[in-house]
Amino acid sequence: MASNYPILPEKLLLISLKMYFTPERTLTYLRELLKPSNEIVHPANRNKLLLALIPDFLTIWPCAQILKEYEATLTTDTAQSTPPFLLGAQDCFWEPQGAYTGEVSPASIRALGCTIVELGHAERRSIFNESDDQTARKAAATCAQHMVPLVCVGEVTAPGPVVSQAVGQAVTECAVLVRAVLAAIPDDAPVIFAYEPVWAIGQPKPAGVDHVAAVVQGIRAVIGARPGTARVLYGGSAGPGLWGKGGLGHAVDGMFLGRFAHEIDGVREVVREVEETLAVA
Ligand SMILES: O=C(CO)COP(=O)(O)O
Repeated sequence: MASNYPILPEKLLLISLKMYFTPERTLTYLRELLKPSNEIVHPANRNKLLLALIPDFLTIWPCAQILKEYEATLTTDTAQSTPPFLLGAQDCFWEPQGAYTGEVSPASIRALGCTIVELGHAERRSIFNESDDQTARKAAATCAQHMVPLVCVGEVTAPGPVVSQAVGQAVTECAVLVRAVLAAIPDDAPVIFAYEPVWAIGQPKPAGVDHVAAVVQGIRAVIGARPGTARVLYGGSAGPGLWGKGGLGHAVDGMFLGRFAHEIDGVREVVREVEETLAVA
């Protein structure tokens, strides 16, 4: 049923709000992202560059309503099977329903309008002890609902002075979860890996471009050829100034933004930088 999966464009810019915003701020933020006068989302570019918001669970439903209203204002293009703006969830359980108090069903997440489920984030691994096996099971459950798993991978320790060793160590650490997830999901299912070095999350600056480019190349080699689309993004203090000349644009399929997307101006700057390298509107 590969045709039921969303089509992933060349470039993706994803924003996770983690647990930073109040519900009111999340809804105001999404409205601002979509406002045509803010020039952030260009629906015509969706087959080249897609944006997605990953709010907390509580605001998925009202965000989906806002997106529905927004899509109704656009001229319909039946040839496009991908919406102009995607919605994601920050986690899910590996079963679709049952006696699992406090967990969130991937089937419900899908029913509310999400197409992406973020899994295995460093914070879930370090604070909630989430394992590779659990993340892989959640990825399979996500694909079973025809959504795209967004799997976070990244080495824990900051690189030492020997560059080649640091890259090899990072790829080795990332490969464990990459392989576990690929073994758990159908070959034709689209998947996104966010390379997020743990030591670069929540910092003033992202990881160095050369390090990211080399590790992402290693991750792509681990993924290898598969029928389903696989995109590899960078996350970890990513923001304006990281994509353009001499930046990550040549090395990754997009970015996973956290704090540096909290202000609309920051998102606009990042979108502009990506658009310049794509030569789109
Ligand atoms: O963890 C991240 C995205 O999932 C990155 O967060 P920051 O950009 O705030 O470091």
